[in-house]
Parts: sequence; structure tokens; C-alpha cells
Amino acid sequence: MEKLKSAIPETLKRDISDSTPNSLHSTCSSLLDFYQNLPLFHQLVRDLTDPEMGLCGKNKEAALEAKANGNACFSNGDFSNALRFYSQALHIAPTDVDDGEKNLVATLYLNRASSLHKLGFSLESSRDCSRALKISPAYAKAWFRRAKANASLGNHDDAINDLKISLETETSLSGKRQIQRELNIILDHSGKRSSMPEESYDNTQDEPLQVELQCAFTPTKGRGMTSYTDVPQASLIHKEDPYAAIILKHCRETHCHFCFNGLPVDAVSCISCSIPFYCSTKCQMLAEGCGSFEHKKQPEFLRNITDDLEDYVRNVTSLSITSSELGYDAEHKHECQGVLWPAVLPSDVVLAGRVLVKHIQQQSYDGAHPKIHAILDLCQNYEKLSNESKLELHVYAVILLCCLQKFYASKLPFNSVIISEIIMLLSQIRVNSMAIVRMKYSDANQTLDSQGTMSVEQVRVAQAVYSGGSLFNHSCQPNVHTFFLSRTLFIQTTEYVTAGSQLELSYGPQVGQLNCFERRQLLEDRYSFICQCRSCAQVNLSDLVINAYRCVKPTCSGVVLDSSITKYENEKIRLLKVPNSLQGYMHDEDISTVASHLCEEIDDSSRLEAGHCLSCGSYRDIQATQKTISEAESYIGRLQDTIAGSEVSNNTVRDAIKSIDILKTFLHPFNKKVAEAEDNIAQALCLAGDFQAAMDHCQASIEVTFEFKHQFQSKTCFLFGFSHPFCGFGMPGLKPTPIPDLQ
Ligand SMILES: C[S@@+](CC[C@H](N)C(=O)[O-])C[C@H]1O[C@@H](n2cnc3c(N)ncnc32)[C@H](O)[C@@H]1O
Repeated sequence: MEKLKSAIPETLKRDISDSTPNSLHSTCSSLLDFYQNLPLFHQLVRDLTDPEMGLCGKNKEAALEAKANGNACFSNGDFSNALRFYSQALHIAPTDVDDGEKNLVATLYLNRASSLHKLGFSLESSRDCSRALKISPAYAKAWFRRAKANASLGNHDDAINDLKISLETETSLSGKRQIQRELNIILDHSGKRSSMPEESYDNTQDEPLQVELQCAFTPTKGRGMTSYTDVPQASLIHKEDPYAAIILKHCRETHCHFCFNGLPVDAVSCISCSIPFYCSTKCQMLAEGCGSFEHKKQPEFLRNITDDLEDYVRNVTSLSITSSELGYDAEHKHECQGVLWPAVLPSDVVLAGRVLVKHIQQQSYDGAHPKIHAILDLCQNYEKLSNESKLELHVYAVILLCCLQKFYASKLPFNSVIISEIIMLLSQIRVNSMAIVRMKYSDANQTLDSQGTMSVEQVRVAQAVYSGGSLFNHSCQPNVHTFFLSRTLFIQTTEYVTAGSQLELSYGPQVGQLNCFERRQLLEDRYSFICQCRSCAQVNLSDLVINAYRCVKPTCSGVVLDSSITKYENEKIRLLKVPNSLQGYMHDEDISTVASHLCEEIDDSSRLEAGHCLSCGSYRDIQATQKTISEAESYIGRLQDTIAGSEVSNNTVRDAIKSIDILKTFLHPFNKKVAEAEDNIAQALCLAGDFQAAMDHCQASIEVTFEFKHQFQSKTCFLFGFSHPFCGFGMPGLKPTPIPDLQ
């Protein structure tokens, strides 16, 4: 792909850098002309779209080899490795080839079921048997193995039925004898029947939504969501399935490619290619939109068994999914031909393909009016993108269109109009797609380790486009939060929200984690907008203390700032000459007069001065202070290194504890560095086994947050002193904001 980008002539690259949504037709047309005559381009498209070139195609020989390895491990009692080899074989085995008299995939499922049963995974073993039976309903050994798994699970009635059918389908006399023996044993111990559904895809949390939302235009952030009524804390306000979603590359082998939950040991693979894994056949079919394993012919043995048993067989071997459920969500179907492009192109480009295909399927889109960017009706940020990103979008749009041509040439003609529309779609996806996250525990059983700790991290597993969810703007002090069950997005309030207020979630950075400059930088780099949330657009007290120093006077609790912070915050004050709350209404003459009047009231004393205490005005030499702090921080840095290597020495901890005293002497008590240093020491002491001391430092870290909140709630002016112009200000832009969370 890099070669394709660098091959573009400089003049065209410049045009692309200068392009706007309105001039895309011209740049796309030039790019298309250039690529049409470039052999490298044609070669690359061939590699990406030719199943013969695809490394992700199925491979019978490789599958048989993995199966043989699995058999060898199984015979040696090495069931874990047998399981691994059978799973590997299943991933690459073509569905339509036989191995001896049986279908290869069915045999592999049965072999894996045997390994799973030996390893104690009875439920998984039974599911694999059912999968083998869906392919080969008269597979006596699969019924027999299923009976064993069901017996282990205490499902004796099912086990008896399985054995009866196994008896019916078994052809050898010795086999029949063995089955009969097993049947007699289970009949002797038969207990209660219990049902056991296979599939795990379930995103139902049918809690009704409690509020009615409206999408309203905001002066600084475009459209946004608000509520008609007051909304209590913890109300579920939004629930939505994605328009399209895709697994991220690093989770391809650990999470289901449809519901994005962690994969079980008996994961199933895509029927046609060797890219996706699914947690169940239901997810597999929902993603691929087909039931290729469905057997067409009525199995002979059904004629000889009772009606009840026949129902039982149909229940086990039929597909547990209706054709209406398959619907339009068959998002992997068009990628599923053993071709390379879905595996190679970036996730958001493949996601754009899914959006396009879904639209084509749903709307019987005729290609005559290719308003592709209107599919999602979402905002885009093309003009704000870097030159490099614009170039990338051009190249990927052309490639994606080539890849989709195989199926949709008549719907998506290969021309510059469609390419420019795809570029718009890609830039919409960049701004609006959400990361679906899952919690990852260091220990799968979610228990505390020997040190009494458990590490939990949030992992981004998939990227999805939610049409409604995309209308929620960002705030660094959000009042709603998102969570996901399977693919479904849920949004819930985190505080009481009054009617008409904006409902805003966090796209990442939050107050208390980073200062205003860092948050805005991050959002601009990632999403190309300058944050105008209530915390960023105004002078925010938590942003002042998060990196602040102590006043040199021991009796004063005021704040001292360095020049980078004062410069940034003073710029906000300057911009506030037109108060934020009035900015959208400046056309109104009366309000404009009021605004000018208010602005005149901000004089030079409203400016923050670097190095001077905001409360008493005492001076601190920031440069000298910074030098001492850097030395102290180097000890904390050393401690962090030893924590990473899990080898904590007493000396390192002692030095870090000494240095924290220095930090506390010079830094404001609510400075983020103090809380982080306390956290690090607590972690090190945990590793060293000194849990009481660890608790004390944890407590100290928590107190920074707690005290912070307490101080802000009780006397917001302690930072400045009562005489400072920031205190008791009536101006909306300078009101002290609510309490941030230090994390
Ligand atoms: C997912 S969309 C949200 C809906 C969007 N406002 C619209 O009109 O469709 C994200 C875009 O909204 C705008 N936005 C969201 N939060 C913002 C904020 N805090 N400050 C400024 N712009 C914001 C930015 O243009 C951003 O690229």
C-alpha cells in the first residue's frame, strides 16, 4: 500500500492535500486515471481479490496434517495439544471434502469433542458433537460421544436418547454391543432430563428505555443529544445495535467475530475462509448469512425410529436459527471467498465495505444516485484531516471499490463519483465509529492472586458504527457513560440531568486525568476537533491544580502555576471577552450590548500570573522547584521500572518514599503526580508483600481525590483568596465548575 501511495505524482499529491469535499471528484478522477495505467496497482488488486492468491483460503492437506498430529497427541494422552491441533484443522478444513466415509469437518468436530470431554469440558464436547451431527446426522460415534458428554452433565434423558439413536445408526455388531452396554448403565442411573441450549449469542437486556431524547443543534459542537425531561442518575437512555461492526485485528484469535465475546475452547470457524472465529454456530450464521451445513436429504434411519426420537433428532441436527433472523446482518458474506483483502486492509476500510454492502442489500440501491455518504447521515471532518490522511483515504477508497467490484460491479460502478463518495464515508467512519470494549482479567477466573491483587484492563475488541449513538457529543466531564453487551450499545446517565441539558459522553480524555491542553491535544489528534465542552471552554479549577505547585508560605493553601498553564488558561480568559454562553446569540443586539459590557469588566487583574500564588501573590521560583522535583521523580521512575520487572528491592521503595515527601513539599496537594506516586508505592509494597503499608499509601492516594472533592465543594475560593476577581464571579464563563474526578 505504501508503494501505491508513494507512486502518486507530487502534483497530484498536492492537489489531494488541498482537496475539499467539493473538489474530490477532480482528485479522484486524476487518481483513477493514474492508477489505470500503473501495473503495480493492477497487480495489487489481483493479489487482494483473487482467491487463488488468498492465504486465507481453506486447505485440505494442511487440515489433514493437523488432524494427524491431533490424533497422535490424543493417543499419547496429550489432550490439550490434541485439542489445539483439531481446532487448527477445523479452521482450515474445507467443508465439502470427505475423510474416509465421513465429512472431514464432522470428523474433526467429533475428535475435538473427545479431547474436550477428556479435559473435562463436557458442555463444549456436547456442542461439538451436535455440530458434527448437523453435518452428518447418521454419525453413530457422534451420537455416542454426545451421550457420554450428556451423562457427565447429568442430562440422563438426553444421554439415553443419544444412545438409542447411536444404536440405530451404528452398523457394526461390536459397536452396537458397546452402545447397548453404555445404555444399560445410564438407564440404571437415569435421572432428570435437563435441556441444554448451545448458542451463546444473547444481547437481550430488555430493560425499557426510560427517557425520550431529541437531537438538537448546539452552537459549538454541531448536533447533540438532549433530553425532553429531567433524567435521574443511572437511567438507561439509549440502546442500539450497530449499523455495522468489525473485530479489531489484535483480537481476531481471542474474540468472536460476530458478538465480540471471548472465544470458548470449542470455537467454530468460518465456513469458507480461514479468517473469522465464532463462539457458536449461531454467531457464525448471523455473520455469514448461510447454513451451508444443512443436510438436504432425509437420513434413512429416521424411518425406523419412534416419533419422539425423530423429533429429538431433528432438534439436535437442525439449525437453531430462522431465516428471518439471518436478515441483512450477514456482514462477512461478501468478504468470505478466501480472498485476502478483508484480512489485509485496515479495519475501518473493511468496516466501510460492510456499511456499503448492508446499504445495497437493504435499500435495493440501484447505483443511479450514489449518495453513499448519506447512508449514515453523520458528520465528517475531511477538511481538517492531515495531508497524509487525505492521501490514505484516496488510496483506500479506490482499493475498496476494486475489492467490492467482484460482487457489486453493477451497483458500484468503478468511477470517480463513487470513489469520492467512499472517501466521505471513510471520513464519517473515522469521526463517528465507536470502540467496543471488553474487560480483560489477568486471571481468567477473576480471582485475587497470591499478592492479593487482580489486574483488570479494558481492551478495545471491535469498531462499530451506531447511527444514534454517534449523535452524542463529547465532554471531558461526561454525564453519561457507555457500555456494551455483545454488539449492543447501552448509554446510561451518571448524574441527574435536567431537561434540555446536553447528554454527553467521553470520547477518551476526562477532567482529572489530563489538563485542558493535553485533553484538547489528544482530541484534536484523534478526532480533529477542538473540544468546547463545559470543562475545556472555561477556566476550570481542576485543570489549574492538577499540575500546580504549593505556595511558598506554609500557612497559605493557594496555588502556583507554571507559565505553560497560565499562558493557556489566559488565552481562554481572553476568548471569554465574548462570554461562551452568549456566543451563539451574538446576532441579538441587546445581548451583544450586555456581552460587551461584561467584557469590559475583565481587566488585567483577571489574568493568571506564572510563579505567583493565586491566593496571596507570594513568588515561587518555578525553575528551581522543577529541578528538585525532577530528581525526586527519577526515584519514582526507578520504582516503576522495578514494578514492571516484578523485582522490587527495599532500597528502591525507601528512596521512592523519601522522594514522595519532597513532592509533597513542593507540589500542590491535589497535583496528579502526588496521587500517582502514592499509587506506585502502594503497588510496589504489594509486590513486596507489605500489605499494611501498601494500604496506607493507597489510602493516601485516595485521600488526594477525596480531599480534592471536599475542598471544592465546601470553599471553592481557597485557591485564590476571597479578594481575587475569579471568586464569586457572576460571569457564566468563569464560574467554578463542578468537582472533577482524579484518577
Ligand atoms: C460523533 S460526532 C457527534 C455528533 C456531531 N456533533 C454531529 O453534528 O453529527 C463527533 C463530532 O461532533 C463534534 N463534537 C463533539 N463533541 C465536541 C466537543 N466537546 N467540542 C467540539 N466539538 C465536538 C466534533 O465535530 C466531532 O467531530
